[in-house]
Amino acid sequence: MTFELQAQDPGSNARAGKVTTAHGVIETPIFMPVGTAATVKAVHQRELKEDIQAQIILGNTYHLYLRPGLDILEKAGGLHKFNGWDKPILTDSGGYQVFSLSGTRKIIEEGVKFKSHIDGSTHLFTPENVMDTQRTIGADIIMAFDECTPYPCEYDYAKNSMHRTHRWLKRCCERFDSTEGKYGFDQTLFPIVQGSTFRDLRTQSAEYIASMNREGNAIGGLSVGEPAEMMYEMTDLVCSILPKDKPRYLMGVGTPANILENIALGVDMFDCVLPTRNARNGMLFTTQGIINIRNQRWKDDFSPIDAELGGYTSTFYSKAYLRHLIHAQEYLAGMIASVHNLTFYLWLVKQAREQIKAGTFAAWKNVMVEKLMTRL
Ligand SMILES: CNc1nc2cc3c(=O)[nH]c(N)nc3c(CCO)c2[nH]1
Repeated sequence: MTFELQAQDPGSNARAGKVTTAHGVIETPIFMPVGTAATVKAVHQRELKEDIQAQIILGNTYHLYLRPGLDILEKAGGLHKFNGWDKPILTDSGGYQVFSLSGTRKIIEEGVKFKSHIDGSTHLFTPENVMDTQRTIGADIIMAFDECTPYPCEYDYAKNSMHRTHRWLKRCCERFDSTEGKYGFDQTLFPIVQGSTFRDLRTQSAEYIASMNREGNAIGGLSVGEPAEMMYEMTDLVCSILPKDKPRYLMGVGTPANILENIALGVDMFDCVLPTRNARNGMLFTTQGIINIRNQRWKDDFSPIDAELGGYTSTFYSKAYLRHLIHAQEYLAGMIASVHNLTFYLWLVKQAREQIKAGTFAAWKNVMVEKLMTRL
């Protein structure tokens, strides 16, 4: 995997670049649709490629390990073959999902013991077996096994959790560097900065992660309920320490406004379930602001969902029609709303890339953030 810096914004720390992987190129800043269980929920691969113009999607170790399971994925020749997505894939390592999904789990030095949220069976994730699992899934970019430190938490907890994540990272690197890809293409491992919202811990973690000299770096432990200002302060601090010549991935972020603010701080890659999760309950992000399509006011508005966006779904269907589908609880409702929101997110980062290359990102960002927060 390589990263080429192409432009830096004169008025902020925003930068535009290009990540090259075995499955193709990713232009940054980029948004990565979340495809947890081998699918971006309710979206066809063709729509992802043609309408949304996604360049990379996420898969998840926790979910894929439990279902369909590694034997099926290996027999299929890896996740790219299994779901037919032939562009880049990134998989998260499962630590975060164990905490957000599995009712019972226990952290020990060895790893994390947990019960499957599907059938209650017990499992142990360790840095070593999570590397092997991600080798089998076959994602182009895989994440280190970490603990996403909960927020808020005591300083001592954050410190101990960070040091354990650093010890696990060392074990991830040893295992990953002593194994090969299973399907004939290279994979790369990103380490993850922790340290919660404590400046000295964030500095220590960013310095340690940077010292591992991997091909890209991630910022974890944020977008976990902390105030946006705190997220920005920690991201700004960590980005000032992480090397400029490596892509920076801020995990689990965020709203359109969060994404633009963090691009200005130097972040290159984002993922979030917001566009797909909120779509299913009728919250639409548009170039004019946020729409709750369930609202009465759209009942007889036959204008396109978002004429400015382009792409089949956002221009072919009307607001009134989508409102009807949502109220009727039709499957098509979630499909249309998900494709629309993802089209918007990819449109937004495309605009950001163009603004950065034109050297006008900083001013554009401030205007855009105001507009994006408008509730129509
Ligand atoms: C929605 N907010 C969020 N914060 C995160 C924080 C982390 C984190 O610290 N570590 C790992 N491995 N994954 C994370 C994820 C899943 C990203 O899809 C996060 N997602």
